[in-house]
Amino acid sequence: MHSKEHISHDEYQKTADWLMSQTKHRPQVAIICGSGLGMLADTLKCQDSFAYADIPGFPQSTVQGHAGQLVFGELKGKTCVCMQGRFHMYEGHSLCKEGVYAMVGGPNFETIAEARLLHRLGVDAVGMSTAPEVVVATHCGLRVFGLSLITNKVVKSYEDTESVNHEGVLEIGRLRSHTVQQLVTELIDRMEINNNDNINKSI
Ligand SMILES: O=P(O)(O)O[C@H]1O[C@H](CO)[C@@H](O)[C@H]1O
Ligand SMILES: Nc1nc2[nH]cnc2c(=O)[nH]1
Repeated sequence: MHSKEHISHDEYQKTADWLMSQTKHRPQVAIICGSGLGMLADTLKCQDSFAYADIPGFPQSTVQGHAGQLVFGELKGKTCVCMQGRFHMYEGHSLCKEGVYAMVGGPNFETIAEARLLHRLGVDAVGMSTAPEVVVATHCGLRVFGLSLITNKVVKSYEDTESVNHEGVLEIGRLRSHTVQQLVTELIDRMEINNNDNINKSI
């Protein structure tokens, strides 16, 4: 099992070859489901699911609420693969060294001082992921659409009685699951695979 060490191209290839030998699906769309959004995989038809633990050379999910499964299937006539669970720097995974991004490392939420600093820097939303994934995907030449569900208000005042916790984040994911499923379903329906001009026009 790989989680933190450098993974060679050959090792990636072995993992890909194994997966391709286990499913007939050949995905045109890949979706990374963060906390509370694993239910997006439920929208796929004709599913083939693989626990990360059973996939040779695949890292393991350690974040609570991440199922740790790769789910292949069809959505609106397009072949998709959903990652139910992703990987973070705070789990010990390294970051692609190229690119410019802004994120917090986690797993703790911002302190009030950090939240104020981020606000003053012009940050509108904070997360612990997404930026590294986009950096790597862009490095690989993939076109990326990032979608974040805003689950909570960042606490910026010592007088504020609200606080943020992971359970609350997951709960908002559950409450918004139908809307997010509809949004992504519509998005994929409108997506013109292999026609980048049309993607820009129709979304
Ligand atoms: O990256 P995802 O899984 O969306 O989860 C995010 O939400 C959690 C905070 O509740 C953190 O684990 C952060 O990384
Ligand atoms: N850093 C950070 N990540 C989150 N993920 C969900 N909510 C938050 C938040 O308030 N801060």
